[in-house]
Amino acid sequence: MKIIKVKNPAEGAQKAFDIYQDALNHGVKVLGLATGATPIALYEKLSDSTLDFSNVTSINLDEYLGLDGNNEQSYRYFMNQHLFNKKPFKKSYVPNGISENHEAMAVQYDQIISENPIDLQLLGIGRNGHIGFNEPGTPFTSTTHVVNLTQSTIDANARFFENESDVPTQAISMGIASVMTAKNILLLAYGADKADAVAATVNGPITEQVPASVLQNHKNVTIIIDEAAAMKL
Ligand SMILES: O=P(O)(O)OC[C@H]1O[C@](O)(CO)[C@@H](O)[C@@H]1O
Repeated sequence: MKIIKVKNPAEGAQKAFDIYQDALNHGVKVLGLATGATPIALYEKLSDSTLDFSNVTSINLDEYLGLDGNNEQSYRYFMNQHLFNKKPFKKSYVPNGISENHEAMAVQYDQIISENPIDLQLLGIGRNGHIGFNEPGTPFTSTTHVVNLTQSTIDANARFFENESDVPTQAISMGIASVMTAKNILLLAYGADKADAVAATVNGPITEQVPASVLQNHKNVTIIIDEAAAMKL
């Protein structure tokens, strides 16, 4: 794991931007993308840049079940707002939150991933060490699947909703094995509330109780963290 410590999220976004600029200069074809507050500053930089994503395919990590792409709280909407509306991709895949058959859609999504091998996977991390919506206890062998969100995740994400009862309790998420197929992984984490998860990810035992700890088994992981998120390393 390559760890890049930065002073603050703004510096982190610049370091991450440089990685994407380099990836595009080297002909990256498929980007795995993430949502949440952490990548917003990076997406702003990418959106305001001259970088061209029109030959790039994107595959997003996760989507809330029950929300269609026009719902302002859906991750499809989030991606459109923060990146795709300004930077069109050749094709952008986000799990379908309102499919007729979620299990069948999950199998289809894994097919998309196998047909479009991810060159660079962006990750945030949950306070409980989740990646995507893979909560503690998710098998490392998991592929794209329906997940039940923990109260910790519902509480953390409630800030984006009118009231907590509006927060979906289920999501569809690339599994941990799906994420690990990526050739390169870039994890961003900022703030003191991520310090425990970062320490467990980097130095802790590799355990399904901390989903992100699986990254210790991946040979090309870069972690960008600010001083607050790094304070327990
Ligand atoms: O960047 P945030 O908002 O702290 O979210 C952290 C993680 O939680 C999720 O939003 C899922 O709850 C992930 O997609 C994200 O990586």
